[in-house]
Amino acid sequence: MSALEREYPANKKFKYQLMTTIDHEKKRAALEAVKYVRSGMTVGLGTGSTANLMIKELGRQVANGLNIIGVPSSEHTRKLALELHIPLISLAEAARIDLTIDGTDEFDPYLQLIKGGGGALLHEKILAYNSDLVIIIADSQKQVKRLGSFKLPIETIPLATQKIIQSLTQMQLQPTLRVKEGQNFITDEGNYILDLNIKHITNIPSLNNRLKEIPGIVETGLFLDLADIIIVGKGESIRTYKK
Ligand SMILES: O=C[C@H](O)[C@H](O)[C@H](O)COP(=O)(O)O
Repeated sequence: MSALEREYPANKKFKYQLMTTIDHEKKRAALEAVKYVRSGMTVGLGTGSTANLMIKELGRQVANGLNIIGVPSSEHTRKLALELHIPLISLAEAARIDLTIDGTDEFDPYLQLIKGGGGALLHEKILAYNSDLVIIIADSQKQVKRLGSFKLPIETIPLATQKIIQSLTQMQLQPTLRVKEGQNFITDEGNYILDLNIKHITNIPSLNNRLKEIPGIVETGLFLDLADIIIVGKGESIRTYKK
């Protein structure tokens, strides 16, 4: 639930208007990002509702002759891109990735991100790290002064997850095992997701390093030096932030 939804829980009309505004903002950002795509490019395809809008626009352009190869960041994205007849190769097959376009759960003024709300953070991070250019698309609700209102997702190996929960509880990070439809959420790599409360953390890079030192944590949703450009839909306009 967003801060605005918490603030106006009873006002359904307001919530509806907020949703349509947010959806439009996502679409504006997605269409703007697609302008960076050129024929001949290998394009990393992010995951999530904002990335879906970008993939749909790419599908439309591919049908009109755009010649690209997509590299999907999740099974969900792979299926959507296939439906739209976007030619695909896997992460393993991609020799180089010209550009990746992906969504985010939060971003701060330093272009640092929290990602993984949809559980795709591991493949998304590998894609972003290996891309010449990373463009993040977002609605205005994702912009924060300081990361941490959104719980930080981390991907963990099932075997180690209980031990990891003990360590993270000692670190006061209140880990919650992500559950979907009554079952543990399983990532595309067969792992679990823990969501951490990092609201009180001031040194985010140091937290990231500490988390990566714990055996069994495969990856964190902190994308600290990976975004080159962030395109945000803001009402009727668009803001672009560059590194
Ligand atoms: O694992 C999911 C991804 O990191 C998404 O890009 C992120 O959760 C943003 O998703 P949405 O565009 O649906 O808000």
